[in-house]
Amino acid sequence: MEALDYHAEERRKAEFDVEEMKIVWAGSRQAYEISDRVARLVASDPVFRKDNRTMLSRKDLFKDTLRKAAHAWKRIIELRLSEEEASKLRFFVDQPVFTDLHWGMFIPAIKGQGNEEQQQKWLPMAYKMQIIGCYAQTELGHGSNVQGLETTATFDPETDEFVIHSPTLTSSKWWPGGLGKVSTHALIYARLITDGQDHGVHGFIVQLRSLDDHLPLPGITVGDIGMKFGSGAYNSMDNGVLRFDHVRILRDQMLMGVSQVTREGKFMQSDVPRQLVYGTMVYVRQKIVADASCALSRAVCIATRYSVVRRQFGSHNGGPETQVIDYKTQQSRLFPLLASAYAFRFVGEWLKWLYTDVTQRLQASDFSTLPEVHACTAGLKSVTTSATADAIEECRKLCGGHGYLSSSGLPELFAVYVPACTYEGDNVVLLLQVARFLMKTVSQLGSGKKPVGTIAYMGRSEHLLQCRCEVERAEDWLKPNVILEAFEARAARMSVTCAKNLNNFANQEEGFAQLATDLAEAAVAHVQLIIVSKFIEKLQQDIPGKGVKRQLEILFNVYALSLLHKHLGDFVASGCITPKQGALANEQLRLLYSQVHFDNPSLLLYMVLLLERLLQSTSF
Ligand SMILES: CCCCC/C=C\C/C=C\C/C=C\CCC(=O)SCCNC(=O)CCNC(=O)[C@H](O)C(C)(C)COP(=O)(O)OP(=O)(O)OC[C@H]1O[C@@H](n2cnc3c(N)ncnc32)[C@H](O)[C@@H]1OP(=O)(O)O
Ligand SMILES: Cc1cc2nc3c(=O)[nH]c(=O)nc-3n(C[C@H](O)[C@H](O)[C@H](O)COP(=O)(O)OP(=O)(O)OC[C@H]3O[C@@H](n4cnc5c(N)ncnc54)[C@H](O)[C@@H]3O)c2cc1C
Repeated sequence: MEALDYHAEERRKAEFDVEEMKIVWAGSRQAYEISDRVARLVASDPVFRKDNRTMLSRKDLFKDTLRKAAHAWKRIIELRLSEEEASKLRFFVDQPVFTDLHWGMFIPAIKGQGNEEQQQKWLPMAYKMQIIGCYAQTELGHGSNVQGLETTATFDPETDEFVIHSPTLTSSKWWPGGLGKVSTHALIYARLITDGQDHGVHGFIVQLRSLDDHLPLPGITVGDIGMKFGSGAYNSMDNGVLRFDHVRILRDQMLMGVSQVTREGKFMQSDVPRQLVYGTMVYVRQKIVADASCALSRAVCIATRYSVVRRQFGSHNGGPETQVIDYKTQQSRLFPLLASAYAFRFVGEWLKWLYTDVTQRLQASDFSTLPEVHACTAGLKSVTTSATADAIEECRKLCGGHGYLSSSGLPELFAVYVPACTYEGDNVVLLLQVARFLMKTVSQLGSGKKPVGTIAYMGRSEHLLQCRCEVERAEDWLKPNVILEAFEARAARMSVTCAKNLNNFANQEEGFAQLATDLAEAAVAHVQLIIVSKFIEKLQQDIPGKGVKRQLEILFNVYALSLLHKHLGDFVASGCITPKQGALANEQLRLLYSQVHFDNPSLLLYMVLLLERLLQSTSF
């Protein structure tokens, strides 16, 4: 019987409530219904086809992208889609395009850093797309180091204007999406200078092109930076270059929500942390985490379906060859990726809550959770995008030669996805930000300041630095509290060890430079603990649907134990677990995989069907 026919048979028996799992994946019934409705809308509209994307020239690809963006906008208006539905539709169009930055950064920056008047002036035009904006922060010479940006915004009290200028070649704005051809305006991050004094980097709204003929305005040199990685991929986006030759803008075009310049040219830093200027990046980083789970689930869906259907070797007396999903090596490479998709989904849900919470706190001038939000968004963006990029490549390999075909979907998915490890903050640079947060927390232990939130475990570091993992049998590793304590102990010990070693250096900066690699690894341990703990919290919630919670528990154990296996060196070297306990964790992992491989072949397909159906519930 063909595997697919088998599936038909097994589907009828499936205990597992797929519809409920789809709702778990979507986050709510309403979210699922919106996603499902919009996904069908896009899939049924021939204008949104994307099967030809990799065959088009750059120019035709860009025209095709503009056509899709215009059609998407037309459908949003015609169908009176809500902001959530419109965002979903743009997401399902699934092609990097200028609107990602207009809606994803330009508008959020004005909302987050503009004052009331500026929001009232600019947002209505932006919402109606009467102006199209981009986020122009990165320069040819500086991307990670925002404080190193060179573009200047010099206040002229004579005319009540700022003069925007690109003083050097390296000050050319470089990379902003939507800049090369489409944007009429840009949010420019530049050094604010008043009366000869440099006040650091602030945001300015600058018009780049005429709203009549779309030509660059006087003093503006702008264009596209050319082909990027892959054929289709990000080449649908007009990432651009921009230079200013003493371009004058009105004073009220400086975003004044965080700091102000008076008519007299006096710089006023309101009593908010200067880092609020970075707020848009924090916002996008939290969105990128949820996006990682989507990209990862798509790759794993392709690789699972291939693994279930592909047969290779193992034929006995003329019978069918073995399904490659039966091979332990295929399972040990594939199943952790499926589990990661769910792990990233749930931590992304929590991160969205954390971001919403800090936004409400900021409105009440409560900045207490800002450092943790920065550390969480930076760390989770770094860890989930690195893991997802690696996973998409692994899924390509899991599909043998066919994975390298464009028609598999994997090459394009990889080429579009991998810049997520760089944009919105290079992943290593962001890990070092997390490390800075960890070292600051460790330095305050014993000061009476109790660590809270995702770093609360550091308050139990005395216990965590000496506890012994209570594992004597493989099945002991199925206890969430045992897993949680092992991950807490590893993270605490790695951070405390770094903090102690920093003391061996003349100063913190030198120590940080010398120990950067250890610090980045300690940051990864902390972030992976957050992901594990949020998965556990998800399992503690009421999860309806027959068999759904059971499947999620299996996925949690696969996720946590495969991570422990991958980082066994950390766990053993820091003394959290013994080599024997590490071996028991591996044994339990094999048992979890082998749950798919009961003697009864129909149960094998049943469990594979579950995985496939889990994936189907991740079709968006
Ligand atoms: C399809 C849907 C996908 C979802 C995405 C949706 C839309 C977008 C679509 C796609 C994205 C496409 C393109 C992306 C666009 C971009 O790439 S925009 C540019 C992104 N650039 C960056 O991310 C730059 C990274 N660099 C930085 O953020 C900063 O330079 C730095 C590394 C943080 C250092 O800053 P600096 O001012 O030097 O600070 P320092 O390290 O000295 O730290 C001082 C203290 O400030 C704290 N801090 C730093 N940043 C923040 C922050 N963001 N929030 C709060 N606090 C912050 C830091 O922790 C220090 O605190 P201490 O208490 O003093 O330790
Ligand atoms: C597809 C794409 C779209 C983009 N869209 C936009 C956009 O719309 N708007 C915008 O403003 N920008 C955009 N960017 C730019 C992006 O934000 C930057 O490229 C990113 O912030 C990284 O900065 P960088 O290029 O300067 O890399 P660098 O910081 O130069 O990184 C290069 C290497 O140096 C290492 N490194 C740097 N600093 C340190 C340090 N202190 N310690 C240890 N290692 C370090 C990094 O880890 C990395 O390995 C985009 C980039 C891409 C690829």
